[in-house]
Amino acid sequence: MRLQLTSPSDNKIQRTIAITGSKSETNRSLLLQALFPNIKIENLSNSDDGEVMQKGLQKSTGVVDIHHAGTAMRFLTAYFASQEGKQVTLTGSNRMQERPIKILVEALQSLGADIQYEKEAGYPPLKITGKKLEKSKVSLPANISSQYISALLLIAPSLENGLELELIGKITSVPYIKMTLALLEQIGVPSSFEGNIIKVAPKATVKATTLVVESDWSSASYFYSIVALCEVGTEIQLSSYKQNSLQGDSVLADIYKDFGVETTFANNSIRLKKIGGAKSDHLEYDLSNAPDIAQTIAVTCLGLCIGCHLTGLHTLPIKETDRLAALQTELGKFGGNVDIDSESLTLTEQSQLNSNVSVDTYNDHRMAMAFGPLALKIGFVVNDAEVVSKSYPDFWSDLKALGFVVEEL
Ligand SMILES: O=C(O)C1=C[C@@H](OP(=O)(O)O)[C@@H](O)[C@H](O)C1
Ligand SMILES: C=C(OP(=O)(O)O)C(=O)O
Repeated sequence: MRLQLTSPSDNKIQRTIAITGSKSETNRSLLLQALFPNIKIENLSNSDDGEVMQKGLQKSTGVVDIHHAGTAMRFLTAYFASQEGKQVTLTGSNRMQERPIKILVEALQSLGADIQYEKEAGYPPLKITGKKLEKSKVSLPANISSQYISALLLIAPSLENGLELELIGKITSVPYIKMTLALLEQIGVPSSFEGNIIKVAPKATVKATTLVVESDWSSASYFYSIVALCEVGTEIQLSSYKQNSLQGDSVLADIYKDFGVETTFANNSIRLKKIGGAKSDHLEYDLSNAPDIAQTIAVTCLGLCIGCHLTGLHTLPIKETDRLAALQTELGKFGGNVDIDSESLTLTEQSQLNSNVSVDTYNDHRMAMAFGPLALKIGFVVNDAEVVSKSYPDFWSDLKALGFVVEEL
């Protein structure tokens, strides 16, 4: 699906949008519910990633295909490896078969798991024969993806002796690890995270608990970008959000102050209001704790014709696409002058945006959604716009509700 995007006729938007549940909280909660069926979940994400996780958890044999969902791939690897009597081949999209999983597989194998590579060593698809995992201590590198760590922590309470992890190297995407531990705490599983050691206690049963999934903060980022690109006075209200979020991307409320966007928390919602301009024409952020908002911030800066230097982006090359390379190409089409290295991106301040651009999305929902707000500044075409369903299926209809003109070509 190719979409032509054009700015709303009124550049001073006033509107409320309900964003679906966080895919990260959803996929953790679903796994915990599979281990402890007395858990209930509210405000589940309606995303593809949530759906493939739900379907995957219902299977005991055969092929489980999780498409593009990194969390489902990593969390289900740990889940099936620890489930006696289940045997599956866990696979995903072509891109998923290029996303590394060796660190997690080796950690599980050292706990006693039976996992074999069906194609290339270190990558999905995996043939997993579930077993009772007898060991309870493992060391693993923590600088590639926090999802490997969360996957182990999620099954930890179901292991006979719980789990002790030793994390090697600089720990990346830390808030996602803390989210996992916070959800364990909500169902009454004690844990500790001190230095590079995480311990989780075993639990045969947990108390009946309802996990209420907060709406997705990464999805909220696109509305922060919209407000930043609109006139002073623009206001968008988003539900359902809370001030004490488990999601690290809630750092948006601080970061977008620099773009003149004020956040107010009230009645289970956030209100974003444009109150001024950007504080500088060159902004710098370390996003090692919030990698998923890098694309949003880069496009906001492009739209405002200001520069930025984003660091801590070492995980971007192994996400849905190589996001550093994809950003360089697509920002470049609008005239953005972008330098990248293995962990950072620098966009130079510019004077105007090129027209007649078609944005390619590389099977990456965030490439489509991050560029969406730019229509406020210049019309353009988005290719393969349906990719948004990975985390936020209603994205384009919500943009329409704000007055954006979204036409299928
Ligand atoms: O645990 C999670 O829910 C996630 C962790 C992050 O991945 P990395 O730890 O690989 O950076 C993030 O990018 C992803 O969208 C979701
Ligand atoms: C990196 C992402 O997802 P995942 O790793 O779960 O596929 C994302 O949603 O930006």
